Amino acid sequence: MSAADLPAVPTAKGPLLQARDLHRSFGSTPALRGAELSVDAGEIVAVMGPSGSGKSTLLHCLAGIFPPDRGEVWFDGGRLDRLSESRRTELRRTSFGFVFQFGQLVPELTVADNIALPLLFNRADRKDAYRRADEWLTRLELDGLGGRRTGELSGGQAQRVAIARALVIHPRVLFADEPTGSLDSLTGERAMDLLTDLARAEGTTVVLVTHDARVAAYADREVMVRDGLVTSPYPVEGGR
Ligand SMILES: Nc1ncnc2c1ncn2[C@@H]1O[C@H](COP(=O)(O)OP(=O)(O)OP(=O)(O)O)[C@@H](O)[C@H]1O
Repeated sequence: MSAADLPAVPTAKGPLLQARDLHRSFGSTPALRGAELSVDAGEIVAVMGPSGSGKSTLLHCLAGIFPPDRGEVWFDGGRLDRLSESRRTELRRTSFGFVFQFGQLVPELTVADNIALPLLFNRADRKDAYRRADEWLTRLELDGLGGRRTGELSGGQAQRVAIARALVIHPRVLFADEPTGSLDSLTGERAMDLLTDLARAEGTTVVLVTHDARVAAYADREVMVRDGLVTSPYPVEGGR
């Protein structure tokens, strides 16, 4: 099994992305203890839960950033967790987009360079990469900022550049970990509006980790992680 063996088109049936009985520890600290999650193509799923419950670890396993100690990760009908590190890197570069809370842009480069970078890594033609970067600048309401260094941007502008950079390759899945965590609520709402509108327009599947119920409300579905387990689609009063 390799990234090249994974089908290029969405499977007609079944989830696009699935975690089965995932276990992962850091030293003696268990972060995941049998987590299960299924995400359909085109779905926007919010992963919620208390601090330290295992949300980011789940996202990292699903995205192939590191493999689980035990359990299976399925992507588009293939075992992602069985791929070599270099194949997982290739899959992330070509099929996944990432938006994190901090530090994802290259400060020495311009806004346009940052957005074009994933395309250039995927060996796109340079002129075409910058033309597409320009289109995404417009879609993220960043017109005229292409020549700026990212350090000169506001937090909200920088986060929109990060969203453009994640979406420019037309990823199958966008992984977002506390994407509005460093923004004030109004700026965060605008970023989430744009992220979810564009993901829906592109048919991109989104896995969104957040503490914030207002951010989770942008998703089609919410799941709750507690003590390394996905406990329920919704917290049930007095139950489970
Ligand atoms: N790289 C690491 N090294 C050591 N322990 C880690 C590491 N990453 C996560 N952990 C531990 O694993 C557990 C789950 O962490 P994780 O970051 O997945 O939780 P989280 O729900 O995303 O938390 P938060 O909402 O605070 O970001 C925690 O006890 C955490 O301290």
